[in-house]
Amino acid sequence: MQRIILASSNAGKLAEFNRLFADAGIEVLPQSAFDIPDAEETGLSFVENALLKARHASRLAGLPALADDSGLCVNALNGAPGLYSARYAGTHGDAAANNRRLLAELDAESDRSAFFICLLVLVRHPEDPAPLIAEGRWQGRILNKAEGLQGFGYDPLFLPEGQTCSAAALAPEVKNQLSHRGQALRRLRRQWIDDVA
Ligand SMILES: O=c1nc[nH]c2c1ncn2[C@H]1C[C@H](O)[C@@H](COP(=O)(O)OP(=O)(O)OP(=O)(O)O)O1
Ligand SMILES: [Mg+2]
Repeated sequence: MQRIILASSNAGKLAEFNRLFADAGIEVLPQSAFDIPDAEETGLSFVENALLKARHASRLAGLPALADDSGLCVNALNGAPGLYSARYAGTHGDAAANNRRLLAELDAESDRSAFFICLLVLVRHPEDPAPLIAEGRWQGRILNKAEGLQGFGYDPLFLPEGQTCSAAALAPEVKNQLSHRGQALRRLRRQWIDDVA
């Protein structure tokens, strides 16, 4: 069975990937299994950060690595929190504080349209000159208050287009069917299959 490193320390992403990879015949190991510390996310775009994370994990584990760089882009905020979604309120990974800041920034704003974006990068080795790259976007709007207990990050404030409840109120398999991450992974897997065929 093929083994790859999942170059992420985000428990919410790891849970979604485990479900998405359940039928793939690929063993997906979190970078924590190799004590790999977080890469510095110094890029100016999601794809640059995903590449940095993938190369870093592949170098330290000696295995192919898949990285996810993702975030929430709010149109009325010129795309913020964007690249800084994980640390919008200052502390990396404090979802409650990030959600509070988002609500405060959008106070009295009528345009609440937004999208989640996910960039996936797969490197077969640390210097891979031809990584596989896939993107997914999920359109929606920002609610006035948090709703739902599933998911992670900004899910309680995100009302996906065509849905009647927040992303955090969707069953995990439904979120994976619709989400930026689910879309990107399905695209990546098609490239991957073409690549080895
Ligand atoms: O489906 C999602 N549902 C809700 N929020 C989400 C989602 N997808 C990304 N987000 C937000 C929160 C997350 O913290 C940030 C990603 O930042 P990002 O740097 O890619 O991930 P991270 O630092 O949490 O983990 P890591 O870099 O180890 O993969 O965007
Ligand atoms: Mg990160």
